[in-house]
Amino acid sequence: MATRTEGDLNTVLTAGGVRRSFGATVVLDGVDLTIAPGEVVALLGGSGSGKSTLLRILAGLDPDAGGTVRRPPHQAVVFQEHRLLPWKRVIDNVALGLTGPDVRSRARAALAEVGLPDRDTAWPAELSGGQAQRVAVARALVREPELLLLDEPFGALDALTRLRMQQLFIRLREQHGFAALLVTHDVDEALLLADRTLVLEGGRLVEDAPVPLTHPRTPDDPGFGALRRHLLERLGVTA
Ligand SMILES: Nc1ncnc2c1ncn2[C@@H]1O[C@H](COP(=O)(O)OP(=O)(O)OP(=O)(O)O)[C@@H](O)[C@H]1O
Repeated sequence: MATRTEGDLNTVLTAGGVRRSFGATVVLDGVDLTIAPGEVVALLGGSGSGKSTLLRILAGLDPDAGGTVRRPPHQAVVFQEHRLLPWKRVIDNVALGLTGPDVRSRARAALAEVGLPDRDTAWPAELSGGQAQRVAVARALVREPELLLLDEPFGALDALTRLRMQQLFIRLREQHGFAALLVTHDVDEALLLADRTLVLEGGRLVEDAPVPLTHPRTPDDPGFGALRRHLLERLGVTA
């Protein structure tokens, strides 16, 4: 796979002809995708449609894929599991791999931003699932990414924690202006958070639709229901 990292004024990520097979099974069959600076794009698709495979390729984690990806100099990935190192304190997890004299103060600031100003010396095992996921977001944020790649980041959380994390995401996005690709199986989450929704099916993107709703959004907003019905139909779920 050809990958390049460089700045571009119009797109923060450009992928062309992305292909991936596992044995005889073609999972991605020529996916083209661009994301504009600051744009939040939700990637929907049925189970096994290749969403995580595509995200891993866009993140540069799959050297065996075909096609081209041009990604920004600074990007970060958040997975469904927090993936914190259990033998490192929270602050050292956030600062992992960073260098410079102000790394720890930057890590502390990121923890404060995700609502955990006092947990820097805690061990990951001492955190709730929601707190651990906040630390994972702080670890991404401290890298000042132009692009966040999020794979079902709130999927393992209870409904209330999930709502809080969605609100946190909206606030952080307003403050930092990062672009994001959000893999989710939750149509409402896509419509609450994203500027644009994509649907992956049969190895290709079969839907690319803007979400013309102003923030703050709720599922009761006019237009929300029609968009939800449209996407559910696209996903093969009819009410
Ligand atoms: N390393 C691998 N080896 C073999 N097959 C794989 C591998 N990774 C993914 N697959 C297959 O590729 C297909 C797409 O998987 P992927 O995890 O990308 O789907 P997904 O849309 O993210 O699914 P879900 O919503 O259930 O998480 C599945 O059929 C899966 O079994």
